[in-house]
Amino acid sequence: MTTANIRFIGGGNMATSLIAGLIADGYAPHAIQVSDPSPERRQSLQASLGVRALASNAEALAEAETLVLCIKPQLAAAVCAELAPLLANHRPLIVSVMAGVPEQTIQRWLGAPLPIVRAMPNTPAMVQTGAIGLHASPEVDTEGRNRAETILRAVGLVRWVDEEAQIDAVTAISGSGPAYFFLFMEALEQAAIELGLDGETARLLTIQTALGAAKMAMESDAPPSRLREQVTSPGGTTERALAVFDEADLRALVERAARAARDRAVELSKTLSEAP
Ligand SMILES: NC(=O)C1=CN([C@@H]2O[C@H](COP(=O)(O)OP(=O)(O)OC[C@H]3O[C@@H](n4cnc5c(N)ncnc54)[C@H](O)[C@@H]3O)[C@@H](O)[C@H]2O)C=CC1
Ligand SMILES: O=C(O)[C@@H]1CCC=N1
Repeated sequence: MTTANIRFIGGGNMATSLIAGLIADGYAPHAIQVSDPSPERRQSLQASLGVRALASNAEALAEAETLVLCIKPQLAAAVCAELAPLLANHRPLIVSVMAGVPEQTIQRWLGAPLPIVRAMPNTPAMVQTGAIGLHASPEVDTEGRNRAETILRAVGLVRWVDEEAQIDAVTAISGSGPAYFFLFMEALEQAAIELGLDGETARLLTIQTALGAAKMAMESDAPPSRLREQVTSPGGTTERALAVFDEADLRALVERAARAARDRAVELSKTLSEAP
């Protein structure tokens, strides 16, 4: 099995995170190519990551063993239509990271039931701490599953899901999830400044606390609820803060937010699968 010869279509935020993570894992920059119509993006990818950046998607596809689709869902039909004629005699494994684009829709646009792995990574892939959900179309064989898993494992934790629809839940939890935690960090940092700490102290204490909590949750046998209880002294400070979160029904709010993200993925899937 080889993970050699990976080509990315679209070189934006997600492709940059994946490529940076692969390179940090020891993958040779010269073995990776990426196509993007933006000269600025190409320049940036070449300068920061040392990968070959191409203007032509067809050129990127030409010798691809694994082709990673990293374009916006709304552009996918046009890009797939451009690639379709080139796929008649060449069948790479397609890995799509696009939110809300079903496997069958991609196959329809590509004009053939090609093997598709849907991957839902997140931007912490950049620092090899990604959380990635995977689902394979029936056309993907064991070698294809292993190859996709090997590539994504290089940038984080991988979980396969049984049903394609579960990728929409993964999108809402870990795909979009870094934004939720960043928002919480922004809010805590701002609160720290309001309480009189200087900006740098506020920033560093906030980030280190998030990192420490995540590391403890990952390494401990105890669930987060138990770890929370260990911080919460009866009659103490944490209890007062948590009461404020409870008053605002934080748990219900988080569930509503996750549902809204999941519903948007479903909405995108419906719109795109009905599009010509
Ligand atoms: N940003 C994130 O955290 C995550 C994004 N995704 C998915 O990744 C995909 C890309 O998202 P981002 O990287 O955030 O978007 P982005 O806008 O940063 O990147 C898209 C790139 O595609 C390029 N592009 C535009 N037209 C093109 C064409 N015809 N051919 C080739 N490339 C073209 C753009 O120049 C841009 O650099 C989306 O489908 C999104 O759902 C999935 C998981 C997480
Ligand atoms: O916001 C989005 O649509 C993409 C998918 C998951 C994270 N970013």
